[in-house]
Amino acid sequence: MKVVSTIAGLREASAALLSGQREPSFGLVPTMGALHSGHAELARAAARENTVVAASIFVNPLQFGDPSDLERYPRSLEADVELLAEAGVKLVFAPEVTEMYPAGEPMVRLSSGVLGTVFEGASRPGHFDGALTVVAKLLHAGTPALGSYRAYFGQKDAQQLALVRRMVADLNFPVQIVGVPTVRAEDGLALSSRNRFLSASERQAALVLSRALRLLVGRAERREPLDLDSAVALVRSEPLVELDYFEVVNPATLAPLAENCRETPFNGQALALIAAKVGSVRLIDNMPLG
Ligand SMILES: Nc1ncnc2c1ncn2[C@@H]1O[C@H](COP(=O)(O)OP(=O)(O)OP(=O)(O)O)[C@@H](O)[C@H]1O
Ligand SMILES: CC(C)(CO)[C@@H](O)C(=O)[O-]
Ligand code: BAL
Repeated sequence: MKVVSTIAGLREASAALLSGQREPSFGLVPTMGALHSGHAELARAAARENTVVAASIFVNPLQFGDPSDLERYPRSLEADVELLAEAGVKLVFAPEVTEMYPAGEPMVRLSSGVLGTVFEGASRPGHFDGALTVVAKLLHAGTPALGSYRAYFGQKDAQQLALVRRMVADLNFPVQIVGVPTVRAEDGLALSSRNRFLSASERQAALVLSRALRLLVGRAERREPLDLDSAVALVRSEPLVELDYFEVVNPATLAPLAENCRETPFNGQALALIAAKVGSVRLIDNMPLG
C-alpha cells in the first residue's frame, strides 16, 4: 500500500502501478475517511473490476455549510489505510486542504443546478456545488494515462450519485460512474460515519427510517398502493426523530412521482428517499422500489 499526499505523487504512483500491465484498468474510490464496511464494499467492488484501485481520503471544507459539522467530522487515517489495504486498494491519496485548494477557496467551481437545490441541497445550501467541485478535482487529479476509468460511489448518497452521473455526462468526463448498493448494519441502519454520534436510544430510534423504507419496498413488491402518508406517520410517531423529507422520486432526476402514482397500485421504477435529524445527527437513507 502506498499513501501519497500530493496530486503529483498520485499521478506518479498510479502510472507506476499500471505500467507493464497487459490490460490495465483503474478505479477511484473518493471518500472523506472515518471508513466503515460501506466504504470497504466500494473498495472491494472497485478491486473486482480494475487492476489498480486508488482511494482518496479528504474532508472537503467546500461541501460543509456548518463549521461545527466540519470540525467534528471524524478522522482516523491509520485505521482507514488498513481497511482499504484489506479491501484491495493499492494507493491512497490523502491530501491536506492546501494541496487541494492552494489559492484558498476556488473562484471557479461547479454548479449543481436545480438538482442540487432540492432534498439535501435544500437543507445544506451549496453542499452539492462543493461536493461536485471536489469530485471533479479528484477525477482530474486521479486521471491515469488510460482512455477511461471508473469511479465508485455509494447509493446511500443517492442525490450525490445522481449529480455525479449528470456531471460526467454533461461535462464529458472520461469516467464510468459505478453505484454500489447501501451496506447496512444487521438491524437495518445504513452505515454512515456520522452514526458514531448517536446515543444508544437515538440509534434505536433511527431504525424507523429503514423500517419505513422497507414498508414501501414491500408494498411496491406486492404492487399495492404505496400509501406514503402512512409511512410518514410511522416515522413521525418516533419522538426522537425529526423528519425532514420522505419522498418517492424518479431515480435519475429525483422528480417526485405524481400524486396518483402513490395511490394507485405501484407499477414502475422509483426511489424512496428519506432524511431526518436524530439528536444532533442528520441521517439520510433510501431504497429502490420496483
Ligand atoms: N452504508 C454505505 N454503503 C455503501 N456506500 C456508502 C455507505 N456509506 C457511505 N458510502 C459511500 O462512501 C463514499 C464516501 O462517503 P463518506 O466518506 O461521506 O461516508 P459516509 O459514511 O456517507 O459519511 P457521512 O454520511 O457521515 O458523511 C460515498 O460514495 C458514500 O455514498
Ligand atoms: C464524494 C465525496 C468524497 C466528496 O467529498 C463525499 O461527498 C462523500 O464522501 O460522499
Ligand atoms: N456522504 C456525503 C458527504 C457529506 O455528508 O458531506
